[in-house]
Amino acid sequence: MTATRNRAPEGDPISIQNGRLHVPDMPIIPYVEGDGTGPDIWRASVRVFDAAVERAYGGRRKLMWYEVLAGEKAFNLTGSWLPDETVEAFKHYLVGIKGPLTTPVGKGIRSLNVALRQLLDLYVCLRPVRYFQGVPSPVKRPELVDMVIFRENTEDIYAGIEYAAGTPEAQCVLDFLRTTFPKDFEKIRFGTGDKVREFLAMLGDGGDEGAVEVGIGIKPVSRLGTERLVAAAIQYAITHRRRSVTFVHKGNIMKFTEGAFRDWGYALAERAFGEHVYTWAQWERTKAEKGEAAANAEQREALAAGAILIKDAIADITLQQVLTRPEEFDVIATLNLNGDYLSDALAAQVGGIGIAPGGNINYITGHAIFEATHGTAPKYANLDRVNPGSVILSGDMMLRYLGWTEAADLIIRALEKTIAQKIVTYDFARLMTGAKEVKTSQFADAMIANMDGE
Ligand SMILES: NC(=O)C1=CN([C@@H]2O[C@H](COP(=O)(O)OP(=O)(O)OC[C@H]3O[C@@H](n4cnc5c(N)ncnc54)[C@H](OP(=O)(O)O)[C@@H]3O)[C@@H](O)[C@H]2O)C=CC1
Ligand SMILES: O=C(O)CCC(=O)C(=O)O
Ligand SMILES: [Mg+2]
Repeated sequence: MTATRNRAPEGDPISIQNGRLHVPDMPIIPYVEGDGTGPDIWRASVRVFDAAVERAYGGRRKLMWYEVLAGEKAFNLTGSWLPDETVEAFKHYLVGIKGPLTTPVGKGIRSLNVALRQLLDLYVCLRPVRYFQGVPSPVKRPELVDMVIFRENTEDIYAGIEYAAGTPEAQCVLDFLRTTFPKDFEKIRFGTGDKVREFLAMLGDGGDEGAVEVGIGIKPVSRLGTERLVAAAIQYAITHRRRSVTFVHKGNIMKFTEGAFRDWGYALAERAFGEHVYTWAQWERTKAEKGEAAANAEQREALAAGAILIKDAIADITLQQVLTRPEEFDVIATLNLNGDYLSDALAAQVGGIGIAPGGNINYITGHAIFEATHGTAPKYANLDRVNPGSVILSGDMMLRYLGWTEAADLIIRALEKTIAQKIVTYDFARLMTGAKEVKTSQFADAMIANMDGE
């Protein structure tokens, strides 16, 4: 199979100098349509982006779209799931946008989404979660949900270091652990011994009690990975005048990965952000030295002077408290898996995954790929049915990242207006009374019509 490569359109690459993005008036933006519902959503969203830019800048600025291939379309055309040209384009043009890509469960290729994040070292997965008036929600006060998730995007179990049960690789790791750390290993009896015999007898099946069937996954969490993620979250909180940053972790159980994330986070906050922040770690130290009243007074004073509260919460209770007291959560900094779970759970509170945008960003190199939080929703593929809101809002994030705020504002106002008119796709319509259910493409039409007269 020969590689099919689209030609880059006219236009100029975005560049970065001294940490500042330089965005030409006609930036070349690589995009991937995505699998499943991706093409339907992309066709609708790109019209919204172009309409907003046209109306905001009257032709002076234009996004020059450059299709690059990934996923099923890439495999069918080139024989590669993620052609080198695609990765090179995202590297060269700095900022891009993509639709969702399929990842098979338990077998097959590893996630192309995760691969792109790792290949470009996009260490922040930024997922803002806010409520738009009129969107149906399962909670009583969805307007209280205004959180911004900073999910570490390159490490944790998403590093992809795992070995299937029964393979020589898994056996090698098990043998290494058994011989190097015999005490730790003895605590857990993997697939052998009396417990297994009892279990097999209960089932009445003739399983092989001698076989060791243990899949192995490794969870790396580094200080660098933690610090750059936490720095981005705190910097965002300072720039956007947010109240707090909460480190969400499961550090009581995973002490040296998730616990270290918390501790490195607090240390970095105090070391790098000084007077801008007040941390619960500071509060604990003052309490130990001078008592609780003094610690409370110190915290009150720091917050009154404008410091951002840096606190932490264990992941399981967080999933309850974001529902029961959402006003206590603002910016959230967390590890990769926690952030993945939290993103979808929080999206539910403000209308669901159809309106959940995101961006994968390296704030140092400037590289960024914007994408929805949801996946390919394959049962709706090619039906022109799903909500394009998540990709449209990812485009809003991209435009703001480029500094094209006038166009981004137009998108937000058009979205608000369209929802207020109760013109919505199936996902919202099924939960609303008096809604006019429209197709993906018609939702884009309505948004564009709502930009007129702005
Ligand atoms: N970044 C990426 O590219 C991601 C890729 N994936 C991949 O996507 C595939 C499918 O994953 P799956 O777990 O089913 O999750 P999906 O997010 O694809 O879909 C789950 C459900 O969410 C709802 N949904 C999703 N997108 C929309 C939308 N645009 N508008 C309205 N509702 C929507 C639908 O709910 P309902 O049935 O209620 O209508 C759908 O059935 C997997 O291969 C997975 O790996 C998953 C997440 C992210
Ligand atoms: O890569 C995938 O298939 C899933 C990724 C995902 O769920 C996410 O990034 O939120
Ligand atoms: Mg996810």
